[in-house]
Amino acid sequence: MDRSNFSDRSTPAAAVGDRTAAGRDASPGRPGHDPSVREVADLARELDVDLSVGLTGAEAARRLAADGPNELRSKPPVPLWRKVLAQFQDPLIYLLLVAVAISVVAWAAEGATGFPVDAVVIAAVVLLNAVLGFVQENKAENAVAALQSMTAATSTVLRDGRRVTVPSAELVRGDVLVLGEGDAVGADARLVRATALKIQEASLTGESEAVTKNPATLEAHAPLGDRLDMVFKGTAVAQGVGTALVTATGMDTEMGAIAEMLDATEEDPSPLQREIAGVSKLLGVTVIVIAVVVMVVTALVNEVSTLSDFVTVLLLGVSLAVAAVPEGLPAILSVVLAIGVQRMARRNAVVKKLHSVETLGSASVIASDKTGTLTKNEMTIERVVTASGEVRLTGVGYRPDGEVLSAGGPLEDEALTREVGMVLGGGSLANDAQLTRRDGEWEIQGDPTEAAFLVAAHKLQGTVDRVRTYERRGEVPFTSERKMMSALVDPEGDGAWALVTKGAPDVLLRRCTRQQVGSDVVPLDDARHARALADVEALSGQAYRTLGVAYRRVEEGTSAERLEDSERDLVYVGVVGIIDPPRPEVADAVEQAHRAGVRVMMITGDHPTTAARIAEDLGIVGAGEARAVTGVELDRLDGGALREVTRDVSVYARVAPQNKLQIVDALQADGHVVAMTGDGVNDAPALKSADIGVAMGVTGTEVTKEASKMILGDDNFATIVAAVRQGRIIFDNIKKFLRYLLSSNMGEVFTVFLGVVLAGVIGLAGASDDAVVVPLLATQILWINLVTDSGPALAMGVDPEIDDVMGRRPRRLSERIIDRHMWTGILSIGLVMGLATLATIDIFLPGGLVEGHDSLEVARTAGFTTLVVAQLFNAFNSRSETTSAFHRLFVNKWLWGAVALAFALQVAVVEVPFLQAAFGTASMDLAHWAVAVAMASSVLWFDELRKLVWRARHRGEVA
Ligand SMILES: Nc1ncnc2c1ncn2[C@@H]1O[C@H](COP(=O)(O)OP(=O)(O)OP(=O)(O)O)[C@@H](O)[C@H]1O
Repeated sequence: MDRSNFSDRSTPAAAVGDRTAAGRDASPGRPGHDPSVREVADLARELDVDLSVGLTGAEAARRLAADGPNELRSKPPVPLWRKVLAQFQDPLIYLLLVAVAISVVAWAAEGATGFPVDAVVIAAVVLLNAVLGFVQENKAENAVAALQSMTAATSTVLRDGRRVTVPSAELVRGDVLVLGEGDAVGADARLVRATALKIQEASLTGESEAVTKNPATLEAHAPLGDRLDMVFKGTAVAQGVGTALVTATGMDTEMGAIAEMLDATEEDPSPLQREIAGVSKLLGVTVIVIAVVVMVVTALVNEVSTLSDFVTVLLLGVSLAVAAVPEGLPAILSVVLAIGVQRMARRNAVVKKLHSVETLGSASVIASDKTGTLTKNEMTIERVVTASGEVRLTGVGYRPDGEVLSAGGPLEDEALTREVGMVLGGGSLANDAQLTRRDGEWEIQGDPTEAAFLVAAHKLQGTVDRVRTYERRGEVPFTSERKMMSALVDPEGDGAWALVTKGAPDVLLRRCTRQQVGSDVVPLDDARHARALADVEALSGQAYRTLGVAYRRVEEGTSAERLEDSERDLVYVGVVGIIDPPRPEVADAVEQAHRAGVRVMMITGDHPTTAARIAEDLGIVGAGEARAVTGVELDRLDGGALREVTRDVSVYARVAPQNKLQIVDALQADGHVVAMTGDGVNDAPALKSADIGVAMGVTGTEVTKEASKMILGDDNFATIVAAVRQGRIIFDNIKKFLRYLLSSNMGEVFTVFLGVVLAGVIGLAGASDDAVVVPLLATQILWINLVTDSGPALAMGVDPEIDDVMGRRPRRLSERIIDRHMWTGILSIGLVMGLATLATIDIFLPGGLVEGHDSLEVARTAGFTTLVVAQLFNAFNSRSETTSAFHRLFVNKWLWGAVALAFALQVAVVEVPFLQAAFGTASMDLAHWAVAVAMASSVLWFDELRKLVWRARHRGEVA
């Protein structure tokens, strides 16, 4: 290999013609560059790679830098300045700035005396608001990016002679891809080797059947679907293994050619986002209408005559609109979702899209695999039952120490010993697992069920040695549909070969016609058949996972092709009972789910009796109520009958992957929101179809991870339930800040509106020499918006659970987030806030209902303070619709921090001279502060009362 030669070229891309040639091989006129018609060796030479070693890490990095990441081009990132500018792109802000400009003009027209305080302060506040908004949006974006990197697809490649797993985005031309069942193909690549390799290409070609591939070079240019010596980015390995040489990455791939189409599919807003956008809009319009009314009424009541009066009214109205229109809601929503999602990720539940969180909280069914999710997947063979009797094996886990005991003590019976040896030996032959010892610890590679046979074989003397004399000549792999696997083996020095099969005993027995008894083979008559089935049932009834072993002799030299046809007329040897202990935390999680109105279903490939027994043990069904329906039974049902069945059966056994899809559809037709787990390639369609497809992070395939909405870092069922709970908590927190922001905004609206309408009653009218007397100044309103809104709202986003979220039924997806009850709360609290503020002003002003004797500035400052502090009290109200604010009052330090900060800022704006000048405030003495705080607290008492009444009315009801 001549590397120096390669490095002289301008870019690695030059290796296969020009940059686009490899990917655009279909283009007429360039058939010479189509890698499917070229010899692998040629391509390897051009791409300068040794197929048995792969690229070096350094070379791969160089090519990556030159060619760019292996990604389908998405839109270019938005530059920073645009993001900042976007914060100002709001008609209300334009309006405000226009109003400010007018006020500057007015100030100039009147001789430019003094300082245009309002103009400067408002501009500063708008700027600060924009900065806050920008920071929030950035935070949300970063969180999403972090999530994406967490769930990024990976590929296995040869680099420096070793297999390594790399993010698929880092694949480069010349990489040698190692493909296995369930892998997502990361780039377009020319096959080098393939064994029984089937690729699911539906995403690219629309062909739903998986295509069998082989590396034989095509003779002529062929359409995409017929290029059998190529694999393509975006497809998946349905079966088999292979290696392939990457010839195109990123936009040069066939997927890249249709990427313009993909580019167009932007993510739709979720129902929640849509609803919140709707609420924002509705409120926006309402507030603007009110602001206009306020302006008109103020102008009429006060008989506006001068330009400066006009400016005051204009600024008031526009500021009110800016402050009270909840335009920041979507950004806060994203931040809150993002924070929630990060928290879930830390607890092993990685949600791929922010808004899946909403769906999670609404899940009404969790349909879970059994093995590895509900159970530990630590398989140990404890029993072997054959024609001549039964043995027990001692020892736990993968350490191959233990004894084989028969009922009376040590195993002595010759026939039984022979049969047990054949079961364990046969199971070790039809086997792809490995048992190794490293640093004194025993480890397994491969399927734990298979490893259990290797471990058990060590426990029966002589078995392992005998197995070693066999050589593998072919195999029929295990699939969840077949539920069995076979190996074609050649015993040393024996004339004939054997096909050894292990699999689900009920399935296997259907293919057996004979039985091993000692060293004889006898016909498997009805009685023997029934007996064997009864043995299996007995083991299953004790929660054992069962696996049968059978074999048959075949001619020496039998072809490994079409071996499946030989899996008949088998000699049944016996069955093993494997314990797979339940995960200890699952029973609790099931109980929690039930309390939360979430049904738990077990969907397993295992035996019905085993499944039913474990479902009972875990509390998925009540004791003695277990009824398992099998995949075969499901296949016979039509849509209506299927729905009937899924309504009351929670245990499904011997299911094939397509049954999972049936079950999801039936449940969804019944209005359920379904979370479903899966690990194998064939589970992908069901995962996609479920509302929340859950992939296994440890044992799951790349394909299921891609098809899912959530990935479990620990494969644990309890993590799903924890995620549902988190989803509900996040949803509650969203309601909290909505309640908070909307009722606070309402408070501002009511204050200004009623203040203007009731100016005479309160004593505002005529309280100063100015023609126009408003309850709050424009700058004060903007200050409230700045100081009280974001901080507490964000702190509520991380609020711990206040209401018992798992004590209520799942929320229907069609339910509105802000229902009537919540609207009533928002409006009534807003009203109380407004009245308290105006009452405070009234108390201190001369000429109102309650006689006071302060200046307008002081009275207004007291009212302003009341409104701010009322909003801070309201922050605690908003944490629940029904639970007292005093419940778990101190658990959220962020909220207290935000409230304390806001209060400190309010003290500053009232007492610090230059802020007084800027915001038109005046110092208050302690009595004023006390009155303001006391008046403000009315929102707390009012809401406590409201909640009390609600609780009294709804006592004993399930939420
Ligand atoms: N490696 C294997 N070789 C032969 N038969 C197997 C093997 N693994 C499992 N089986 C048999 O096939 C059945 C179905 O297995 P499958 O992997 O589909 O489901 P499972 O692991 O039992 O449960 P789950 O679907 O909950 O993960 C098992 O009950 C077992 O009898």
